[in-house]
Amino acid sequence: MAVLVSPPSSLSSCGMKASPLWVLQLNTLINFGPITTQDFGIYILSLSHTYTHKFIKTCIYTVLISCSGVMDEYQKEMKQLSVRLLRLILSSLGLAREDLTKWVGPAGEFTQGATTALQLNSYPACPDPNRTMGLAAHTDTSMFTILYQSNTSGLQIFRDGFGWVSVPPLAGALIVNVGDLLQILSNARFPAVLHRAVVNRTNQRLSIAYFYGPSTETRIMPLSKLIGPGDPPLYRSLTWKEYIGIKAKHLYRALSLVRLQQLAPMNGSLDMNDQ
Ligand SMILES: O=C(O)CCC(=O)C(=O)O
Ligand SMILES: [Fe+2]
Repeated sequence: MAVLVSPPSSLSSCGMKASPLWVLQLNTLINFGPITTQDFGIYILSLSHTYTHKFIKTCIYTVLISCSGVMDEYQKEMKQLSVRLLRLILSSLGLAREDLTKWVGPAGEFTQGATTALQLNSYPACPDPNRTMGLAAHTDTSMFTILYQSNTSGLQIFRDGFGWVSVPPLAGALIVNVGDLLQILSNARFPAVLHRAVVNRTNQRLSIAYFYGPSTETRIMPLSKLIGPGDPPLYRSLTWKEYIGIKAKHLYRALSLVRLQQLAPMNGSLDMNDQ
């Protein structure tokens, strides 16, 4: 499990450095305990240091920290929640109990070799938010992402006919973003949500994204239950690893590159992927 502290591309026009506060926050979140070899995990913390809006310098810090503590607890909870969500989503798509095994694991536990990542985002306050962007518009590659946001708003999703709509933090609530993989499996019935994060004028904002995906060798394609004479598959079959590679290389175009049929634009994400 990798923990990534992502560099918000944000600080740009503010001429500020990434706040060391985040590292402090991380310390308190993670609850550093005595490090034992059996508990070791490698966590990559990357912080973006931006000095002017023309010059971005990113520093990658690699630190070893104990896996014990709050972060471990959080990941365990997210795993359990992911399995429950997956069951509900796939059942709603008509998958029978036995067909769930590939995705949820034989005993309903977490899929063997699932690819998961926890990403910690920090968006420092910016006195001139219109001149910068916290996180550029994108869809997540994952099956879905479970997102926690601190009590400062910043997340926006794109809705056809409305444009960018804010998703304000709600105490005690988590947000589930549909990712590219679920769009493929559901044959576009669950479209990946196009989203971005904007920065706040006065408050730093934190968010924690938990990305769920199956094991890298898993073959992904629209679920056969959803395919019929009037419902041709919209995406070709490929491994999850292949798709991750395509996304890394082609970003917004990835979904359209694995698409078999031309889709009428349904939402912002499809428009975006057509770019
Ligand atoms: O900070 C947010 O609200 C969004 C984070 C996000 O979209 C991501 O980490 O992929
Ligand atoms: Fe995202």
